[in-house]
Amino acid sequence: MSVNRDILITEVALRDGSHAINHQYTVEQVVNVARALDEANVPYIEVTHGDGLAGSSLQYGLSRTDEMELIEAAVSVCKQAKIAVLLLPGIGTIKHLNAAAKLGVGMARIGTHVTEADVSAQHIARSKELGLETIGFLMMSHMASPNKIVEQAKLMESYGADAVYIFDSAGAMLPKEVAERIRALKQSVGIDVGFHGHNNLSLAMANTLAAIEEGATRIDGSVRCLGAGAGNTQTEVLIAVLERMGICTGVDLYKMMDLAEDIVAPILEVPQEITKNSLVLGYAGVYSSFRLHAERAAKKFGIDSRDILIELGKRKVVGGQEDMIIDIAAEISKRNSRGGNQFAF
Ligand SMILES: C[C@H](O)CC(=O)C(=O)O
Ligand SMILES: [Mn+2]
Repeated sequence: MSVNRDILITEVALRDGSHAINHQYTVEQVVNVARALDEANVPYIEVTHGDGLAGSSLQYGLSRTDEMELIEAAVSVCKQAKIAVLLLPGIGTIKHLNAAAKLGVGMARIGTHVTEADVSAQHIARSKELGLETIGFLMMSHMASPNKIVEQAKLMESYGADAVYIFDSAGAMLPKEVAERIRALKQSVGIDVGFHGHNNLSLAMANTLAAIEEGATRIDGSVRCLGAGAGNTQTEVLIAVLERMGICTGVDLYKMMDLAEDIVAPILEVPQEITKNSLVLGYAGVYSSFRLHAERAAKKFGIDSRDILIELGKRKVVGGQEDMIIDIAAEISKRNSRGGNQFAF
């Protein structure tokens, strides 16, 4: 049955949410969430380690369950939804993409830092060869101008991507900044444009609406805000808001609400909210998945996690540089013990 959708929603709780629960998803949890999302008619469900295929490592956090098992389980319970996998070239490889395709995924999302799209050429091309719907996305998009983003998106388009997204990975962007970037993309590329937000400054919904107003037609959300930092644009809320605006997603609002309340909320040890650390992520422009790493480092060194995050922001540390968190924590601890200046908030 074909469904009319003005906006294509990708649900990311089973991937971005992995950061929020230390990559501890079980097969049972993934099956329950994926089945309910499929029944609610969500078209795309992303499943992998938070840092994408092969992310399970000491650097990024070890997964409790092999992600291939999680992907296979999700594929097995979905009747209409496509399972999407995320791949960051350098972490995941073509070999992992091939393996995921064998399991029956329908979409690959290939992401790079916002200025490094050129590393995605082979992965995007291979994904297309495998017959997968292929998305290119640019992470930490607040760090680049609209012109730079256009240049990078055009590269992804030239490699064969079906759509390009900007990712506000730090939840640092303001609606005006999102609008400028999406507008520039819409004027310059011939493929779909999408947006992925984080709610660290409580702006995920406003930013998403700004993106849609400028012509974005693919939007990421996480049910119950189960994503890194303060989570993403809350999917069930977005469905309701878009319905009020007369914009059709084809997703069943009641089923999403029930899923959020009955299946996803119990997965969370504490409800997702804007804590002081997630607020600082957005304020300082730090990658959302750094929150738990910084909290652990602060505890280990007996320092304030906000000082670590502010310093990470000042040094413009990006995804893949998680080891800097410990280095900075050690520096702050040494400085504090010498009675030196604290990093100012
Ligand atoms: C690997 C990252 O967690 C991708 C993402 O969701 C983001 O940059 O935001
Ligand atoms: Mn994210």
